[in-house]
Amino acid sequence: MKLSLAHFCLIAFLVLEAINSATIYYLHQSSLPHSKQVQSADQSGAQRILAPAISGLAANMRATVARIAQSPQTINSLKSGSERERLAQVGNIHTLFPDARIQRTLPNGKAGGNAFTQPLSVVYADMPQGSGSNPALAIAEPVMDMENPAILGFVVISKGSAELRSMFESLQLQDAYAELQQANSNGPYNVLMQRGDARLKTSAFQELTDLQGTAWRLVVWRAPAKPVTSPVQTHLAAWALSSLFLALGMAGLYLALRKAVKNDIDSLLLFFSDIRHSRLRKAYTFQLKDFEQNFELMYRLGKLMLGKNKQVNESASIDHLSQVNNRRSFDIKQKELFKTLAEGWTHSLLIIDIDNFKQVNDTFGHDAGDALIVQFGKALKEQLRSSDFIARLGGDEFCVIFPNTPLKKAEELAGRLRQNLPEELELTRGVMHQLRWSGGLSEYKKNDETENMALSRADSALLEAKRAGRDQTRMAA
Ligand SMILES: Nc1nc2c(ncn2[C@@H]2O[C@H](COP(=O)(O)OP(=O)(O)OP(=O)(O)O)[C@@H](O)[C@H]2O)c(=O)[nH]1
Repeated sequence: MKLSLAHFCLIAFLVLEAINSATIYYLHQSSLPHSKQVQSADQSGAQRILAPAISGLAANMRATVARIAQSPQTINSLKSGSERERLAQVGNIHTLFPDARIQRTLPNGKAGGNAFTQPLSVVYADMPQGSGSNPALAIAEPVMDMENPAILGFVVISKGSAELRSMFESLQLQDAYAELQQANSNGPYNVLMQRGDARLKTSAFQELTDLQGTAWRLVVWRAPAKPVTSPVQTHLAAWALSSLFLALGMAGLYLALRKAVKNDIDSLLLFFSDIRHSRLRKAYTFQLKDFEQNFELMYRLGKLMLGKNKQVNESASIDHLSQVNNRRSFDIKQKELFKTLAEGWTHSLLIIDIDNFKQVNDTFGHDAGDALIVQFGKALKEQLRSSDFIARLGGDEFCVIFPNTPLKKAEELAGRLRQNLPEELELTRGVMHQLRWSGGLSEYKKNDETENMALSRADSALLEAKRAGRDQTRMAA
């Protein structure tokens, strides 16, 4: 599958976004169980700590009060009504409970005075009621006459409020309101103690716990669990923000990459275009290091290739002896110029033949003839403009094309050439040759059928020059 840069960046963004979303979801989830744990620990605190403590206290008190109520001394002291026995029993109880305050009561009567002001009281009395502001945990046990079954009176132990209050105050309550209540036979529950924010009573969830062995119960109102909105909002905001940064970052990366890649691809295309046109610039700009490093090798190869190419082209177009253009490149040049005639351009040509060349060969040898060709080519290049096209057509015959030059002007140039070419050339060391040449001039015509017709006319003019005694230039008619 082929991917564009935009597709690649989009896929990378989606993958990163998925990782980002999963991470934030994980963080969100891991924050939820913690708050639940705290909540359940709070809910069980009242029952776990206070209920067993008060129930255990009541059980101990009940065992003690039963022991006192069933002792023969207690029964006898109530049955006889003797002051002596009652005082003896008071002494016994004082031994057991040094802090006890003993109060005389009628067998079925009310206790006189306040029996519950001390931390521990033992009274012969009815079941006492605690007061709202100063409650006491009271346990009563009847004193029975076993011989003549009847209730002789009651033994009551009450625990003062200070110890209960400190137990109640030690309750761990968070976001809750608690009441210690006492059952009331003729109405609603009395509130003995209370803690926390009473406003929760109207809106909160209520937990009831009966305290075993007592007429009390513990009621806790708890605020409903807070909806977990703030973590969700925080995490949503974090997700949106991180996604936005991710998208912006990826868009920036895409634009920067696209700019760099486009620049480097343009440079590569420019390089290949230059190679096609057989030229190279000094430098090509690259932004990506990867491109630049690999391009260095390509650039060196391109330079080498163009150098070789130039050599091959030159060797294919240059005459190996005279070092001017050969016949093949002359034909190409002619064709090229011939096409431009239709556009109104004018070109002329001069055909040159060295006079009596054969004699040189015959007199001084073929190498001397070659040397004359070499020297003559060199002299032509020195005397003509670089825009003039010089070629050797074969043997001792050369041709000069004057581009953008009408015949009249070419005649003037040919005359100047005749004047400026050296009088003599050195064939071999010490052997000088008097240079003479004949020339034929003509102009390319746009109504010529082929590009060679101008050459043919120049050839005829050359022949005329030869016939007229050589060492002169003739113009085609
Ligand atoms: N040394 C040498 N001779 C060549 C070369 N090519 C052709 N020739 C000889 O050049 C001579 C050409 O002579 P022509 O141009 O026909 O005769 P010419 O002596 O110059 O007489 P005119 O042209 O009438 O003045 C021939 O003898 C060819 O063999 C070459 O590459 N090197």
